[in-house]
Amino acid sequence: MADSNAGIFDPDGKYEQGVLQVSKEYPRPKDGADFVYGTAGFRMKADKLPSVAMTVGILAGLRSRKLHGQTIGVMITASHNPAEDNGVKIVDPQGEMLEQEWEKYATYIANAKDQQEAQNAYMWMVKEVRIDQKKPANVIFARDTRPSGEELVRALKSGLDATGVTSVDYGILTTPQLHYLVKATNTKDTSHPYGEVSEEGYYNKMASAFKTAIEGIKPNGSVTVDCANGVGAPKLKELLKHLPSSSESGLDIRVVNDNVSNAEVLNKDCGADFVKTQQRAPAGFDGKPYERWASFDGDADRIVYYFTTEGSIFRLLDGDRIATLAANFLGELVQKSGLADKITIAVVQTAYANGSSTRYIEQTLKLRCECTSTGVKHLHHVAARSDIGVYFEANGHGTVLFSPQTLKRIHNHQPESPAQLEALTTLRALTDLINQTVGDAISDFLLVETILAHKEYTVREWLATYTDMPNKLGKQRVANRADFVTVPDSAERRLEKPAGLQERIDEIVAKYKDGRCFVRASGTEDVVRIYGEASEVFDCENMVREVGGEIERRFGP
Ligand SMILES: CC(=O)N[C@H]1[C@@H](OP(=O)(O)O)O[C@H](CO)[C@@H](O)[C@@H]1O
Ligand SMILES: [Mg+2]
Repeated sequence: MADSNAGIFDPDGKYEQGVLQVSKEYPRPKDGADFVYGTAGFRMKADKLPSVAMTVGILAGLRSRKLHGQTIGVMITASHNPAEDNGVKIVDPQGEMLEQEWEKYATYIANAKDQQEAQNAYMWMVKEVRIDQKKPANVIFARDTRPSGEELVRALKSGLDATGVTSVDYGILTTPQLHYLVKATNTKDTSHPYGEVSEEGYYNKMASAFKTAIEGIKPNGSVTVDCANGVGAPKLKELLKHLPSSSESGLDIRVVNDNVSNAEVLNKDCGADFVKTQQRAPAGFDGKPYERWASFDGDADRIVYYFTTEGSIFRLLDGDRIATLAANFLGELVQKSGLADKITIAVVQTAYANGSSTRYIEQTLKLRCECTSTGVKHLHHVAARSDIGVYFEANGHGTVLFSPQTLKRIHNHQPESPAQLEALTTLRALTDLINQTVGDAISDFLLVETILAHKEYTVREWLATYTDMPNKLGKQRVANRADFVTVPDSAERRLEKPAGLQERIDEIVAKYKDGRCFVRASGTEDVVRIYGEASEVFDCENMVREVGGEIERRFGP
């Protein structure tokens, strides 16, 4: 058994030597703070990242060896962050995020002070994780449009080469495209290949599923997509070449904020994060009342929709709206296909979901709704437990998961009438249209367009499904955000520490009609976030301000 010498075999100490060499070439910045592999991998100013990218190469190779040569992905992106930032994150074999246990290994090796420490860290990991170094290692990688990506790719590649990892550079891609390729690569020779292993294969799969999904249906007019001047722009345009023309399909898709040659404009006053957090239309918005617009973020894994009314009032259709729309439509398809007694649907949200959306899911759609901690990996994990799990963060990151058994049921089901066949055909197409590895702006976009077309909804009808509770997301700097600890299993809705603070928040909230408010430490910014809802806008503002004031007074910096 290979395992008998797991953790020790390294042909002539070649890889250990390689680690020593390459760590000399990419020394860790002397002044730098500690690197932490967080929710979004490593993310910071790009000039701090080359040594980190190199260690990620080493780690991704180890992860692949540990998994007997299954292909691991590495994506270089800082998503919606400013252009001068960048980041590196690792994708596991089925297109999921890196297993949590390994985040600490990634952190460990990235923080090695010098070449000797890096080599020691490498050797320690090989032993600790019991890695058989005779096993092959395969990694594929890609980057977004940030200029700093090129240098980070070189650093990453050095780490891979130094430890004998076979790799493929896919150039510039959206984050979800890389996730797709990882899964497609690892399922290539199985009975359920995820798709062709190429960027072209991604477009082919999406386009053919979309055509089937809207067969015989007339989509509704035009839609404009703000691509945040990021990678989503060229990739969406590429996809459009694979779709029927607007005169054939009736759907006119216009791409704006597509300037990827000037790095400075990336995410600048545009994109999904800007639109969601500022609650206003992006730079370049010229929509007439009730025209449908959508915004991607900088690496095209998030999407939100919006429009303005006659009085130029901005109306947002965020992740909660996409989740409810998708859950509703999938529920109808399951019902019409004759599968209602075999397949159940659940929706997974975080505490930031608008309370009205939760009530709509439970009371109107009569579906199970679960609440998890913030961060897509938590939502993904819970959604994977359902037959069909719809998950979205309010910020527009999400997707739909079909369990393997559900996929089998959908594909094997024998329809008993033409109507059942029609619904089943659409349902089957959606299982291909939806990128099940991770939230994907392009795939979610086509999903929403499909549903709006089927339901003959304009943005007006979509918005009218329920009325959002007035809400406010605030933040407050504090001396030490680690002091803010949430109650286990409360999905971060209640605080355990600092002692007494939750009781004080409860007192404040009790003063406002239908008030809800919670506080938690951000995982990505040095702040605590304060989210509130109440039945009146004025109350909501006051409540969040009062809670924020209390925190500033007692725990401020
Ligand atoms: C309220 C909010 O939007 N939080 C965001 C934000 O996390 P925080 O831990 O709240 O900073 O960044 C995460 C990563 O992008 C995203 O998953 C999450 O939804
Ligand atoms: Mg993103």
